Amino acid sequence: MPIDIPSDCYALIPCAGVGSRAGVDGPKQYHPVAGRAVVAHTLAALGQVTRLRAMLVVLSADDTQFESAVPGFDAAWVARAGGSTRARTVLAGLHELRRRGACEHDWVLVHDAARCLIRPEWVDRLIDACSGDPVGGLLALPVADTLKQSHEGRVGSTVDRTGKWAAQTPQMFRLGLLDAALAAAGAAVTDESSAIEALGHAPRLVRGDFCNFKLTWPEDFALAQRLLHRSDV
Ligand SMILES: Nc1ccn([C@@H]2O[C@H](COP(=O)(O)OP(=O)(O)OP(=O)(O)O)[C@@H](O)[C@H]2O)c(=O)n1
Ligand SMILES: C[C@](O)(CO)[C@H](O)COP(=O)(O)O
Repeated sequence: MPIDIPSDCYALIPCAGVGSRAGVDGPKQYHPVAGRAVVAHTLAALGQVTRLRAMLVVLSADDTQFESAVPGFDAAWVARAGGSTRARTVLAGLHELRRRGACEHDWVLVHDAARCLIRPEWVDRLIDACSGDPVGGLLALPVADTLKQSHEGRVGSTVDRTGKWAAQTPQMFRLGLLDAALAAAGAAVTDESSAIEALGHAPRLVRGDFCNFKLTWPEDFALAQRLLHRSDV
């Protein structure tokens, strides 16, 4: 794919999970944090990225909460096409983007609804780093802690952390390549980069931020609340 073709950037937000690890009532993306639903914070931040042509939110077919959680969001950019895994939701979202006019060479920035502390400047950093790249890339952070492999509740071994990064989102790839990669990878891959890697490509690692964590566990909501109430973090 020539890299000098003018391309639009789209955001695709998988928002069809159930939040089984979060310990809150209902899907975690609708849990209130600092005055509004998790996904409302996510979309408000992404909405400030001027280089995004549009944001497509992918919900589960039986979602009843999005409209009240994010009042005023353009219904034309909501797709009730979520799948049983994140990968399936994203793959369905790519087809929905095509139906709305996106082209094979356009960039798609996939961002978890549950990463509600994303900031526009981090997304801009990713776009700056990847828009001239032949593959694309992702926000990620070098692992700072010593890594342990568990075995029956005890330490089985210590894993060499040299060169290891923790993947975040957004993850930015061209629509055509990402579609082919996810279709080939199947439902089990946990991020877009894994699917692209499986095709033999090496996505670019772009430094993310510690605060761009994914709300996953019960205690994450209180931390997000504190951070969202502060403007200087
Ligand atoms: N079938 C799925 C599963 C996940 N997601 C979305 O993918 C993002 C990251 O996934 P994760 O944190 O794993 O969310 P859940 O699957 O909801 O959580 P859990 O694994 O704890 O059930 C979330 O925004 C979630 O809504 C999705 O759109 N479709
Ligand atoms: C995409 C992701 O957020 C990158 O860290 C992560 O892989 C999602 O994983 P999960 O299994 O859906 O929690």
